[in-house]
Amino acid sequence: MKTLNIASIPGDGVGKEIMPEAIRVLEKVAQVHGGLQFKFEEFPYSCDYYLKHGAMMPEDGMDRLSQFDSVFLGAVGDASKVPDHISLWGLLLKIRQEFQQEINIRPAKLLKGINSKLADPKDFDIVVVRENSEGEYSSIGGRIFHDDNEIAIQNNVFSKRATKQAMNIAFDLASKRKGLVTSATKSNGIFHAMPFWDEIFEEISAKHPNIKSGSKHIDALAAYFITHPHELDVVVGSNLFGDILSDVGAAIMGSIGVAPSANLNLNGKYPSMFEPVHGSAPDIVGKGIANPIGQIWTAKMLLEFNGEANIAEHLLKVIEAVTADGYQTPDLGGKYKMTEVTDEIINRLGQ
Ligand SMILES: NC(=O)c1ccc[n+]([C@@H]2O[C@H](COP(=O)([O-])OP(=O)(O)OC[C@H]3O[C@@H](n4cnc5c(N)ncnc54)[C@H](O)[C@@H]3O)[C@@H](O)[C@H]2O)c1
Ligand SMILES: O=C(O)C[C@@H](O)C(=O)O
Ligand SMILES: [K+]
Ligand SMILES: [Mn+2]
Repeated sequence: MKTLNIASIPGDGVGKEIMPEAIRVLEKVAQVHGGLQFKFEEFPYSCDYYLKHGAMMPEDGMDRLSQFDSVFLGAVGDASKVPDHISLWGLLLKIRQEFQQEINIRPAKLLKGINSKLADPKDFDIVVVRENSEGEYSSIGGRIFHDDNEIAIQNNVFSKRATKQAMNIAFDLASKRKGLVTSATKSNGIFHAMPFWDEIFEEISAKHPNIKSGSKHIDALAAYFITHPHELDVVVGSNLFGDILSDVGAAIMGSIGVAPSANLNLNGKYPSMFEPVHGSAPDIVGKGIANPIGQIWTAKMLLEFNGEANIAEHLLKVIEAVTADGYQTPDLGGKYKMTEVTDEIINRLGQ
């Protein structure tokens, strides 16, 4: 029997609602598999934890999480309790950076039966490879002076190593898919970092003559996600550009409530972390209508990266059969509750 030890962090808002749903699904997956079991330990790290303890996690929090095969996270953030930059840097971004989860993989494709927000979405299937450890997400900088004289300085950090790594992963992925990599740039406006990014992209492109590649400025590329998503394959972007593009990708998937993501540690020193693209959705908390599919599709990615590709594919097929038959939450225009969608997935896993 193979055991996967998973640290679950439901976090805030709808994270607390969808996490139990995904765990119910994973328990069923294990039962169907026969040779797999999960041991979950839940960690209460969240904005409520912050209000009690003055920090998003305890001093030994990272040490404890490091003992697990993977971290499974819901969503972090509740601006009514803790400012967003404090909650994100104290938990989500802390884990991404300290566990060296330098790559974030964010698929965007349309599941059967779901209406895209596009009138004619065709059959798009995109993977955003987001550099996940540096770029615009840097704590280097500061603020000086007061009142109208106040100045904020925020430094971007782009290393050749991490940039190359994200691009190499994008090319590897494209070689197993449609063979196209598109780079998100903004070298017309961002004077230092983006020409640097483009030079590295050209260098890596030259090493992959069998893969088609091209660059688009982030503004035009965001529009291209809307107008020509079926012409994209793998898209590689910096931390901020990848963040924005993955929300556009989620919108054309029908709702951010379905979009999954994997924060990957590549050197094996720390666990990877799996969490949906969306946040804590404060506007729908407590209504029982959060879409559980983002968290459940994320569970599919957790299985895949823990060596269980077959059952992972099976789970995605079951999710898609359920959406195809119209079991959808209100964000997708459906009338079903969160638990009803999950129940349907669990029923069909058992068949
Ligand atoms: N990775 C993360 O944990 C993460 C991601 C994004 C935002 N956040 C945080 O979440 C909080 C809210 O951020 P936001 O409003 O910008 O983004 P959000 O993703 O929480 O919500 C955006 C919109 O999408 C809807 N939505 C999100 N998840 C849904 C689901 N599962 N089912 C149905 N609808 C869903 C919400 O109702 C809302 O209308 C903030 O504190 C922010 O910092 C965290
Ligand atoms: O990375 C972020 O900025 C947090 C959230 O928006 C996300 O996409 O995970
Ligand atoms: K999330
Ligand atoms: Mn985001």
